[in-house]
Amino acid sequence: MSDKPTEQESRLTSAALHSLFKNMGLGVSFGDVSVALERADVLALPLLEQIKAILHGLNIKGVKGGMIAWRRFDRRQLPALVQYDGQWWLAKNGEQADSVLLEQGEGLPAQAVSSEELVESLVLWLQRAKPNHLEDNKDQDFPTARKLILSALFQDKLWLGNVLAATVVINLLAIATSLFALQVYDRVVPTLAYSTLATLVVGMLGIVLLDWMLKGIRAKVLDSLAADVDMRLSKQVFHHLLHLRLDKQPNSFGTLNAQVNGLESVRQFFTSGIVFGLIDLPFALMFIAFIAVIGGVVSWVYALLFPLAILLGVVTQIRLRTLIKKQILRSNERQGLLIDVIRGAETIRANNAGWRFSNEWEQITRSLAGYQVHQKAISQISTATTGSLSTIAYVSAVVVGVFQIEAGNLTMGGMIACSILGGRVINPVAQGVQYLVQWQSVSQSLTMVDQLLALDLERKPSQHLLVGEQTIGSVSAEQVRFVYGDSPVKHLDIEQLTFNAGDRVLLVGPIGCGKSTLLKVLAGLYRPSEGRIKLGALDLWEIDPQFVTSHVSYLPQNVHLFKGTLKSNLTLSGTVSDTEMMQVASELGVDVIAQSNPKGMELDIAEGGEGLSGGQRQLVALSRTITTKPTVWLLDEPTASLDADTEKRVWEVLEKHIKPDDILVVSTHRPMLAAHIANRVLVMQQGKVTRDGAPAAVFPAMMNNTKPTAPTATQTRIKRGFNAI
Ligand SMILES: Nc1ncnc2c1ncn2[C@@H]1O[C@H](COP(=O)(O)OP(=O)(O)OP(=O)(O)O)[C@@H](O)[C@H]1O
Repeated sequence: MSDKPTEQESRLTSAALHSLFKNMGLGVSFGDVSVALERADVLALPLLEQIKAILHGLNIKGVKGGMIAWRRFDRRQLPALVQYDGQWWLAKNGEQADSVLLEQGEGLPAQAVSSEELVESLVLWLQRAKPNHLEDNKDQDFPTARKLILSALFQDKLWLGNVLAATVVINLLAIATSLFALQVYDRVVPTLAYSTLATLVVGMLGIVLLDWMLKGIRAKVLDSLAADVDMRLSKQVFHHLLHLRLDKQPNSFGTLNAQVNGLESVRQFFTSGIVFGLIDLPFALMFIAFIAVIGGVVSWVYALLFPLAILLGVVTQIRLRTLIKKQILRSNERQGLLIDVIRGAETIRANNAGWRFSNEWEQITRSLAGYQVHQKAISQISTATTGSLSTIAYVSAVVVGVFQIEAGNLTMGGMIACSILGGRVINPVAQGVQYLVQWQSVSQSLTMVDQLLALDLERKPSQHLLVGEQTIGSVSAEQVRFVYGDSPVKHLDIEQLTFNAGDRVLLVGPIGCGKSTLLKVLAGLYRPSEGRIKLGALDLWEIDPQFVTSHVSYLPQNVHLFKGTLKSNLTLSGTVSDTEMMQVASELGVDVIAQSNPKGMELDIAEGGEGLSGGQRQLVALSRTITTKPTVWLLDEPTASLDADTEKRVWEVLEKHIKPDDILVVSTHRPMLAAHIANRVLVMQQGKVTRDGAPAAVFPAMMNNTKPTAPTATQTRIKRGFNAI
């Protein structure tokens, strides 16, 4: 390979850039790319700024550029531009696993090089904005909230028959009121036939009673159904939440929170009167038919109102859709901010950073208020328009009725009956428009719930799970690559790594080098993007997760305690006997916490572990790990919050409980304090294992290598590039 070129020496070429756009499915012409590149060139900006300007010039939205060294680049993100031999090439995956095809552009010279040759090269890649998660999973068969609701609704169809029968009768009874008016005006008033009036009144009382009973029964059936739907949906969503693939979990608490809260508005929808309104809506057509029987052409007035009102509802829905979406996104941001502020209250106070969060809060609240005002205005217009339409319909019906009376086609009683029936058309139609509007926000909530349900689970429900051997002889990582989210950086890049029975491994390396990530991948918490983690001879991701957790125990760097008591936190899994729990607690000194407060082991722990110090929390977590008696111990900085004496005691307790054939992998920034128990040391750098050997061999080498070194040319360029983003 020739000398590494600098960013300035090698200019982007229109051919390479155009080919990249084409390969990404971005339809821009070669001429447009050339013009945009020339314009960006004139500005003499840093490369990433140039890309920004070019994308802007070409009106390409939702795409952004990034720059990184090839050795850290995740090759699944190809095609990208790669700087090699003094120029930028379009790089695609070659036919062989480690070959890369470099092209100068469409129809221009190309060559295949090995990935090794590009190690020091720079990569310029374009990233699309994250696709909609549902779109992403549209081929996958996940249970959508709508499907779950429908299956819950139609599991027992008897209710449907009952509700339908009750609804038909309730609406038929409504006709009786108009018939009553018809009889009174046409028969009773002209002759003052009081006995007929009395009979009619008695009949009406019976009808009112029946109507009241049927409405009560119908509400009860629907309420219990709503409770059932809510139960099933909540259960499914919570189950999904508990079994989500941790590496796929959304980073935003606000979003996750809103997704789960979406259930609330679905429940409200089912338990409110909206459902009655919706099932009554089709009966408006029946009333129009009755008006036609009694008043002839008067019915046309209402027949015209019906589609107009529905059209109004649909238009309102369309106008509200984007608004409600934006509102939900903003409100998620607000939730996320709130959670962040509550969690970080001490840091905010200590850094006097409250103003920054207040500003953000104010901004979000202002835009939320703006959306709400806009939404209200749209709903208001729709309500007012439906109201006006209804009044116009009523007046028109009366006017048409007058002409019908004059023509001898309608009696006075008939006109009154038509007005009453008209009310039965107008009311559900006017409400129907409001229901359509409300449905819009329920539908958005259902989409939020669906987005949660579409997230990958740690194991597919249909997967046939294996059960491993009772003794785990080894844990290995084979060609494992791991990437957080859609980042182009490989956060873990391991060719082959095996831990055998009896291994006591210290995992060391600078901050952010991937120690925790490796432990999480080995524990089966994160699934590798490529390659396999094996427990013995079996792929960890093929094994029943219960089997995995019974053999592999992971102690996280950030210990989390749950709301409850000290005891409930020590025996989180519920499978540890009190004697065992107390014994380990006293070995570690956790019992001292219990003894120093009047509630003992029943000491209250608040949400997030408030009530214990950082070191005490770490001891509780260690106690949990020890009592699970794992075969594979994966400990992430287990003594980081402890004082020297306690740390010494912890190592003694661990040595006592770790069986000779167990595997121990401990990440630590203080390797010397744990060196006495280790028989192997792994050094990590930028996601790779750079050294692996006995402590006696690795530690002296590490000592000799601690002199600070000047950054390489590529590192400097990357830093410049990222600063420019
Ligand atoms: N949830 C995450 N999302 C995106 N990137 C992450 C996430 N967690 C870690 N990373 C990135 O992965 C890299 C490795 O992180 P990791 O936590 O494994 O490092 P580490 O060696 O354990 O560091 P430390 O010694 O500080 O604990 C870091 O560059 C970090 O920025």
